[in-house]
Amino acid sequence: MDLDSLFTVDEFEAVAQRKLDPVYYDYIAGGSRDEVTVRANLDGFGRLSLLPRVLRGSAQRDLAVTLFGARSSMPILISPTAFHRLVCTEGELATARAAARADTIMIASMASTVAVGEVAAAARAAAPADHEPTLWFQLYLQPDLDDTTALIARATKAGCKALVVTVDSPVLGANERNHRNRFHDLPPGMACENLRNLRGDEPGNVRQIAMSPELSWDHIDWLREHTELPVLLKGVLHPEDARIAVDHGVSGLLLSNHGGRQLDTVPATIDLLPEFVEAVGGRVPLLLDGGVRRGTDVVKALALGAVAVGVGRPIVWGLAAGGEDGATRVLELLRDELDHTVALCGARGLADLTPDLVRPAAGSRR
Ligand SMILES: Cc1cc2nc3c(=O)[nH]c(=O)nc-3n(C[C@H](O)[C@H](O)[C@H](O)COP(=O)(O)O)c2cc1C
Ligand SMILES: O=C(O)C(=O)c1ccccc1
Repeated sequence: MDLDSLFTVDEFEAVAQRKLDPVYYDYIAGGSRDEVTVRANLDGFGRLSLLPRVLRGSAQRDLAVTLFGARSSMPILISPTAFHRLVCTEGELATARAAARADTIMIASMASTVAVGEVAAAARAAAPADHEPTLWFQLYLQPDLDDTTALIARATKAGCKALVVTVDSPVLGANERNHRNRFHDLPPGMACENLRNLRGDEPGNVRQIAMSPELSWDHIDWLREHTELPVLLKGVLHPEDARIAVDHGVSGLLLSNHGGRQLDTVPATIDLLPEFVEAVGGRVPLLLDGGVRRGTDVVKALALGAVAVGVGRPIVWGLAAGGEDGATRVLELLRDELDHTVALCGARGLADLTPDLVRPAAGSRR
């Protein structure tokens, strides 16, 4: 595959779809039930327009952000996605190398098919000599707190710099494509390596990941007492819960609807962002994911108050199309689009991206 002939995230998706087993493509592309929210995330960006300023730009546009003490060369992070070995042999090792090469932050999924310690080592080996790559760990709090403790220990030992706790999954979302395809488990030879031998001789089975409807704010308090790492919550959608989260001392929020894979018919994250910004009132950094496919999407999210965005599926399409190089190319495409959009908006950098640049629009992007 000549990766240089691909110019958009959507083209990467098309190549990935051609290459992948349709069962795996459906698992990745799909969302829950009618996939209303999957589409809403894309349409939400399409329904916003950008209103540029003129005659105030700069030839030097710094796109870097610092998050919890770690610098990322751009405000585009890798959202946690499971099972990278389904789409490329090296799996999460390739993703980690791509993140390190692009100098951005990878949020490693608890459901990765390579153990977090190995993912971290791959990132360190691929990073430029003077640079320490940043890895965060996505956690599903386990109702068995000994399991959670063991997972935190693994992530901390690997050098992860934050815990991103996914709170939108009291039960697993229903991707009906998976039901139709009878895709319920990893193929032989692949496992959820972070779960392997966690406390005994567990095989690293997907079903070891407990989704629990009984988790509560007490568990967040417990977690904060059991780690020194910043704790972010991923998947808070109600602004009232955002306020409660801040009151419970979380360090940040990742406004996410899980790419439309949990409760269907929830709003697009970009549509919720203004209310979230108001609820949080600058007390903690707000990140956003869901439907980011273009530099203009990134600019809209930042202008409306996010400090950074995450991309989920685009990275998996990059991996499927071309492994480490494919994921790197996706990150570089998004970086170039972001820089280009910032310039066209008459902005000197991210601080110039203010809410007045975003207006409602008729029509959609696709
Ligand atoms: C294939 C796939 C696997 C995912 N696995 C996880 C996961 O293990 N943990 C998690 O918190 N979110 C997971 N997500 C959700 C992503 O972190 C992210 O919220 C979502 O993909 C963002 O939307 P986007 O794909 O439109 O960029 C997954 C998403 C996809 C597409
Ligand atoms: O597929 C997902 O969206 C996801 O979050 C997940 C959760 C557990 C195991 C694998 C994936």
